[in-house]
Amino acid sequence: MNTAAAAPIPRLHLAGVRKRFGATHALAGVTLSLAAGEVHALVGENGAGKSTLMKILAGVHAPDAGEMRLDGVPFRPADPLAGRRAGIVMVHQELAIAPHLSAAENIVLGAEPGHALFVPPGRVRQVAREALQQLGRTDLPLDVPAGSLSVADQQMLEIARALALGCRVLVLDEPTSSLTREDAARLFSLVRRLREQGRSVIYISHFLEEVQVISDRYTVLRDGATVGTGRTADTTAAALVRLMVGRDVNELYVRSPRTAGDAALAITGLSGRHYPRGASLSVRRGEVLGLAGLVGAGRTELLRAIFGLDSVRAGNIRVAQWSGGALTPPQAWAHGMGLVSEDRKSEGLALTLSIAENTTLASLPRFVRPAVQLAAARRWIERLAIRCHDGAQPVGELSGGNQQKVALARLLHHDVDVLLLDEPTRGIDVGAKETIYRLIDELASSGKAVLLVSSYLPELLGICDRIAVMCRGALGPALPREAWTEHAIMLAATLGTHESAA
Ligand SMILES: Nc1ncnc2c1ncn2[C@@H]1O[C@H](COP(=O)(O)OP(=O)(O)OP(=O)(O)O)[C@@H](O)[C@H]1O
Repeated sequence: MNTAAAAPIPRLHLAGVRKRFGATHALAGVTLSLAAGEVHALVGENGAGKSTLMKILAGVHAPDAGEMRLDGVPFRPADPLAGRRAGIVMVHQELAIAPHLSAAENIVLGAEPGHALFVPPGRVRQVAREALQQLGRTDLPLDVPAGSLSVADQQMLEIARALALGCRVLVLDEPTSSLTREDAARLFSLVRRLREQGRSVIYISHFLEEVQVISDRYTVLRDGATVGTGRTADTTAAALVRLMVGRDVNELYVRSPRTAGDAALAITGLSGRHYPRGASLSVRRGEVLGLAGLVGAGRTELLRAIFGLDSVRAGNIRVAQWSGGALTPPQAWAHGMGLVSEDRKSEGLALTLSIAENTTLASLPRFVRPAVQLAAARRWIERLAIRCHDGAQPVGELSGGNQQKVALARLLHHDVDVLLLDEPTRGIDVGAKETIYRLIDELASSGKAVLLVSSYLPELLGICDRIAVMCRGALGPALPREAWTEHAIMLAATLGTHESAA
C-alpha cells in the first residue's frame, strides 16, 4: 500500500518557459512553482526577465516554449482578457486607474460588456463593496472620483478590482515604491489577509528587506533563467544578492571624504503654484544634498520648479552666472543643470528613440552624427552596465531599471554641473544601485553638485553629505547627515522640522 500523501497540486507551475524578442533572450528557461495561499517573491536584476514572465502569465505576450499549469490544468492565455478570466491579475507600479470614474466603477473596470466578468450597472456598488469588505477597507468611499484618492487608496482599488475579478494569482509589481511607510505596512497586512483567504501573491520587489518580511518563498531570476528558489526563512538578503548579481555586494553605500566648495545652485524663498512654499537652500560644488520627505511633500515639485518644468510664483534661483525668478528647461540645461525625473516615462525619455539618441540629445534638437552618438552610447552602456543589445535599441524596449540608467547617462554625457536627481534608484536592482552610488560619489568628489530626492532613508543617510527634510511644501534646514537618524527624519517629515524640534 502506498502511504505517501500525494503532494498538493501547485496553484501555478511553470517549467522551461522561454521568450525571445528578436535577438534578445528575455527568458531562457524559467521554472517557478507557487502554492495556493503563498506569497512568492520574484527577484532579479534589472532586465532579468521578471516583467516579461508576468506578462506571459497575464496573456500580454505568448511564450515561445515551456509548460504552464494553473491548478494542475495546462494554461496559456491568448490575451489579457483570457489571463484575467483565468484569475491572473497584475497591479503595476504605474497604477491603471480611470481618475474621473468613481471608486466603485474603477473596481469593476476590466469586466467589459458581453464577457463573463461583466458587472451590470445595478450591481456595481454591491460588487465593489463586497471586494472592499474582503480587504477590510469598507471605509473607502465608493462614489468619489478615483483620482481624488491617495496613491495608496488607488492601489487598494486595483487590488479590490483583482478580487472582484475572482483573482487566483495576484501579481504586485514594486507595490510600495510610491507608498508612505504606514501605507506600506497596511499593504503588508492586506497581503497577509489575502494569503489567509487562500489566494496566491507574486511579489516583485528590489527591496530585499520587504521580501524577507512578506514572502513565504522566493525565486531568483538571472539572465532570464531561474537560478534559485526556496523558503525565504531559510535564506539571507546577502545570499539573495549573490544569486541575483552573481557576486557579493558588501559595501553598498560609498561616500569619499571631500570638502564642499561654493554654492553651485542657490534658491531663496521659492514658491510654486501649490508646492514648494518659500523654499530656500544652496547646494555646493562637491556635495550631495539629500531631500527627504513623505510621498507628496513637494520634493518633486521643488525640483521641477528649479528646472523650469513647473511655474514659479515667487523667489529667486541662482545657478552658474545666472540669477532670476525662473528658468525654462533649455535655459537650465544651458546653465549646466540636468534633471532625472521620477516619472521617466512621461517626461524623462523619448521611448521610441534609441539609447544613443536619448543619451546624446538634450532638450534642444540639434544634429549629432549617428556614429558619434553610438560611440558615446557605448561608453555609457559599459559604464552603467545598461542591459541592451546596442546603442541603437529603442529605449522603450529596455526594462524599467535600464531605462532609468539611460536617463542618468544623459546627464553624465552632458557633463552637467548641477544634477537634480528625483528617486534615481527607484526600481533599480542592488548591483545597479551600487554602480549609481559610486557614480554619485565620483561626481561629487570631482566638484559636481548633486541634489538628490529619495524616499529610501538608508540611501539618504548612506551617501549624502547634508540632508534637508520637506513637509507639506515647506523645506527645513540642510544639516550634516551625522545630525540625522532615520527616526529624526521621519519625525521632521511628518511634523515639519520646527514642530519636531520643539
Ligand atoms: N518588447 C520588447 N522588445 C524587446 N526586448 C524586450 C521587450 N520587453 C523586454 N525586453 C527585453 O527582455 C529583457 C527582460 O526584460 P524585463 O522587463 O522582463 O526585465 P525585469 O526583470 O522586469 O527588469 P526591471 O527590474 O528593470 O523591471 C530585457 O533585456 C529587455 O530589454
